[in-house]
Amino acid sequence: MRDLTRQNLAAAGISSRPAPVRIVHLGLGAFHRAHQAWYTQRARDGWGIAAFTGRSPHAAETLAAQNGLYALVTRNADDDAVEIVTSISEAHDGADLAHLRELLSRPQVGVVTLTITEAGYRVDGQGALDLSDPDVQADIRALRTGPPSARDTAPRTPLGRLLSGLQARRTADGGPLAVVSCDNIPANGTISRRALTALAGEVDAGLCAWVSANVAFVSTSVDRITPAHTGEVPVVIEAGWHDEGTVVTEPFADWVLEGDFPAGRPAWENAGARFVDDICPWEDRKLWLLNGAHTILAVAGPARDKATVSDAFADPACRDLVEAFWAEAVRCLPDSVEHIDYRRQLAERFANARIVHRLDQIAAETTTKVRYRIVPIATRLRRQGDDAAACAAALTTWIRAVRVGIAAPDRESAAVRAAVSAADPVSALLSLVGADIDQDFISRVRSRLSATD
Ligand SMILES: NC(=O)c1ccc[n+]([C@@H]2O[C@H](COP(=O)([O-])OP(=O)(O)OC[C@H]3O[C@@H](n4cnc5c(N)ncnc54)[C@H](O)[C@@H]3O)[C@@H](O)[C@H]2O)c1
Ligand SMILES: O=P(O)(O)OC[C@@H](O)[C@@H](O)[C@H](O)[C@H](O)CO
Repeated sequence: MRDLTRQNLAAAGISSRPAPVRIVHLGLGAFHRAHQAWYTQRARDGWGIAAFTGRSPHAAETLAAQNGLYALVTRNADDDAVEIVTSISEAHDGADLAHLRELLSRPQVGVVTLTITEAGYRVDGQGALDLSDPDVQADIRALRTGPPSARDTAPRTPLGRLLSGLQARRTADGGPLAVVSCDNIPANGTISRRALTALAGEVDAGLCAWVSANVAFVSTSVDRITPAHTGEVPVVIEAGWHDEGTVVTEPFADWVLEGDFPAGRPAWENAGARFVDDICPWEDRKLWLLNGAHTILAVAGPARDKATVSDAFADPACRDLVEAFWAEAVRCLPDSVEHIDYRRQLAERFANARIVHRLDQIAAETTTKVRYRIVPIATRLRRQGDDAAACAAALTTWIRAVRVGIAAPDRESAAVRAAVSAADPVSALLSLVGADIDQDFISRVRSRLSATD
């Protein structure tokens, strides 16, 4: 078996020269490797990626030892296909700020992509930079003192590190670039712009003006189910490769982008990406139908002893909740957005038992997810005079799961605990996730809970 290196790849007759770095990526997780790196590889127009980890150097060390290479296993319901992805030219520890600054100073680097998780943006419930966050405060102090001289005084949040790189680009006159958020948050480009310009404003007015004039923020809807995965995959071994960085993903992939790229971009459309003038309907379709359904399965599944998406989706009670929610959610989408095929594909994707997607992975930060993925459907339908019964059923299931205790990290757990102990827990919990929820809807949820308790 051969180690996965560019030298061994060339010996196997596969083009292996690393493309020059023109993209910097923050958050070298499984999803980046299954999505943006795969699209960049398929664009085939010479854009190389320098990818930085977030919290630990582990993925960078693994990939650097393999010259950025890894195997991507595309797993459908019957079999696996393996391909070697070569578009990551360099992999680095996110703490290597000197290298990040050097890369971002280069005019030929024109795109920064982000998969830093929702928590990585350090924004509050209104989507504004959380200035009370101690890490944000520490980054502001570090950024105000100029170029970092030591690792322990350097910025640590992803946006703090990015801003340090942009300070260097401004000094080097590196020109404009695009920041492309690829995280599952509504209006991810707007959130990035607000948070980064607010951070820059805390550091220096000149830097803030430079960011506003030179950084284009692109909003995207990203879609490819890629669960966390560890261990060897037989199909990679059969292909003759020893790989420590294999990522397993599904066949489906989608990427919709809105925004400008002032320093150019790869021809991602060659790989199927779509560039649109208005991302909102596409983002709503994906966040509501896919991620909303995942959140419903994550709260409904455990009570029925289901541990994965496919197990829960095979359970008629869980599936009914999801199907009913889909039927309500699509009524809130504009006619211009296709949803019949998307739902049919979603049902197939969720049923793919060879993709082992654990519900406890999806359950993290459930409170925020319920707020953005389920409540907006309920409030829109209620305004139209609809009873929003499926949303009420989903929220009832969430409340039941919260009372038992969801075993996953949640930044809002203290507020959830306080609401559970309130005199009227149903009203308190629903108010926590939706300020606009009406009293009649709250009563309906209350009745559902008492009917099933
Ligand atoms: N996995 C998927 O199926 C999928 C699909 C669509 C979108 N996404 C988006 O991509 C994100 C990353 O998913 P993943 O599967 O690659 O996760 P992952 O855990 O494999 O990797 C996440 C990366 O972000 C970094 N990171 C995580 N939290 C951070 C924080 N608070 N601050 C700084 N860096 C942080 C990690 O160090 C790691 O490099 C998700 O949160 C989601 O928004 C994932
Ligand atoms: O933590 P979340 O809920 O934002 O994401 C967990 C999964 O639902 C998500 O990663 C999906 O697999 C992905 O969004 C598919 O495109």
